Order: sequence, then C-alpha cells, then structure tokens
Amino acid sequence: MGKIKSVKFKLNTFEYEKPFHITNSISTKTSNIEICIELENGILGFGEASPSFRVNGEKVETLPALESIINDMIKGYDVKNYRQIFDILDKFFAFPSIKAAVQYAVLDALSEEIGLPVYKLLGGAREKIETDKTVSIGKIDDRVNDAVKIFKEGFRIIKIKVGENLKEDIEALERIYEKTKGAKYIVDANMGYTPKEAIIFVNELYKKGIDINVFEQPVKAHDIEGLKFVRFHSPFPVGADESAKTKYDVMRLIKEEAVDYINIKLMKSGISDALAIVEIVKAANLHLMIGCMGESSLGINQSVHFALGIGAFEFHDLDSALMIKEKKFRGKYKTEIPYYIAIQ
Ligand SMILES: C[C@H](N)C(=O)N[C@H](CCC(=O)O)C(=O)O
Ligand SMILES: [Mg+2]
Repeated sequence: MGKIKSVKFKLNTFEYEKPFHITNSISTKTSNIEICIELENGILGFGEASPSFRVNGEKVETLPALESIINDMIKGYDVKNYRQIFDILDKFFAFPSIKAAVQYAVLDALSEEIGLPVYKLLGGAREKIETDKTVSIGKIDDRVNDAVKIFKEGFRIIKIKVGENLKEDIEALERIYEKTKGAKYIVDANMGYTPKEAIIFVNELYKKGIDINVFEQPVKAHDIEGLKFVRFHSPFPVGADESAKTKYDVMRLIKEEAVDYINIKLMKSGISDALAIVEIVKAANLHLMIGCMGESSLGINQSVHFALGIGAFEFHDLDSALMIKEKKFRGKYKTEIPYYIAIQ
C-alpha cells in the first residue's frame, strides 16, 4: 500500500565553497531540512527544504517543530492521491520551503512505488536543461575572475549579482562582458536599487552595447509600481523574484503589467503554487525562469525534475548545489556542465 507511515525531518548544514554575497547578505553556509517520507510498504521518498529568512521569514531552527504536526495531518494518505496531500500542505503557506519539500517527497515516494521518474509524472516535457552559474558581489577584479572561471568551466549563462554599488556594478559588467563574449547574462540586484538607480544601470549598459537577458528584482519586493517603472524604462526584460512568491503575487504582477519574467522557486511556492504559476504566466504570455535558494543536490533535484517535467522555463538558475561542499551527490539526474540530464 502507498499509504504514508511517517515523515521525518533532519537538519543538514553545508558550507559554501566561498562566501555567497548578494545585496545586504553574505552567507558562508546553508542549513536545510531533509524530509524522508516512509510508506507502509517500506518505500522511501525524499525532499529538501532550504528556507530563506530574507525572503520568506522562515528561520530554519523553528522548522523541526512542524514534524509532528505534519505527521498528524498526512499520515495514512495514499501518495497516489497526491493532490489530496498537496491541498493539506497548502495550509502551510507560512512555511513554503517545508511545503515544497514534503510535497516533493510525496512525489518521490510515488515515483519509487510505480517506477516512473518524477519528471515523467509531471509531464516529461524535456530530457535536458541548461543551468547558469552565479558571480557574487565582491571586488571588481574578483567578480571578473569568477565570471571568466565560470565561462571557462563551460557555462554559457552567467548570473551576476549587483545592487550594492551602482558605479562598481556598471564597471564589473563592462569588464565581464569584454572577457566572456558569447555568454548570456542574468543580472540580479536582489532589491538593491531604487527605481531611478535601476534605470541608470540598464541604460549605461545598453549604451556600452551590453545585452542583458533578464534584469532580476531591481527594486524592493513590495514596490510593484517601482518594478513597473523599471520595466517600461528598461531596454532589457525585467524579472520578479522576491516580489513573486505565491500565485496571488503573480496575478497581481501581471495585472499591474509590472514584469516580463517570473522567477519561480519551489522554496517560495511549493510544488502546488509553482504548478499554478506556470499556467498563469503562460496564459498571460509572459516568460518563466526557475531559481533556487541554498539547496544541496537533494533540493536541486526537485527543481531539476520540476523543470524537466514542465518544460516551460527559458532560464534555469539551479546552481546552489554547485556552490557548496557536499560529501555525497543526492540527485536523481546527471550533470554534464552546463546541462542537467534526465536519468530513467
Ligand atoms: C543561488 C542562486 N543562483 C541565487 O542567486 N539565488 C538567489 C537567492 C539565494 C538566497 O537568498 O539564498 C536569488 O535568485 O535571488
Ligand atoms: Mg533572485
């Protein structure tokens, strides 16, 4: 029987290879909750929550308290009826990373039970996706060296963090562009600019002939008017990340015509809202990318299967597992830089 017998939580901490510096935040480690669902027939399903206090107000230390509550609420449900379980987990909207990880563990257990990979359960749209890799904020020389290293490693989409110093950001972009011609760029300000600074930034780059594929979250999460202002004064597409957590956020962003791209992260939305957001964004004829927080390979596995299954994303920013020290790779996919490839 595919009925849930137990749900177990385990705290795992991973060190970043080097400090991960984005606007107003420097991380040296990431602490995640591993979820293991055991079915009555002994089958196991795994997921991982990588909570973000910065984005969702989730503190990792508080999350183990949910273990017994979630057990009480979903024990005895059959994973074949996973929509019933998703509806229950939707009530944990204040803990989106836990919602994501438990929802994924349910799909993983079902996948093991019926012998079909999760990406096939979700639609099997693609066999391969391309990821970017990220350059942190830092001294200009370090940012350029990091970008060149990433390019030489074989990545052709480079994510560049900006937002703490407009002048240095412009210089960094100019020098990175000179050394990585042929690459595509996602530039992420993580809410660091005012709307006016954001416009100066993109127009300076445009004048220098630098093309940006997505200008992600230039301004504060709740400044929807500011986002719209940037969108309509920017030569490049503008994306929402911190502004786009739930399907309701995304409906508002579309209504306000505030962005071109939505960055879906399972850690902000869970699987259930992420599925809804995909359809809403497609219906609005806008663009989708998928991103991550500080997931290890166990958590990135979730987004890889989601992206392969759904096949709707123009960009995949799924590099956190490439940025941390991990003893054992836990993904059910293959990595051939810059690609993540399905395994049957
Ligand atoms: C790691 C990924 N490339 C990334 O940049 N994610 C950030 C958020 C990460 C975090 O807050 O821990 C983003 O897209 O803003
Ligand atoms: Mg972002």
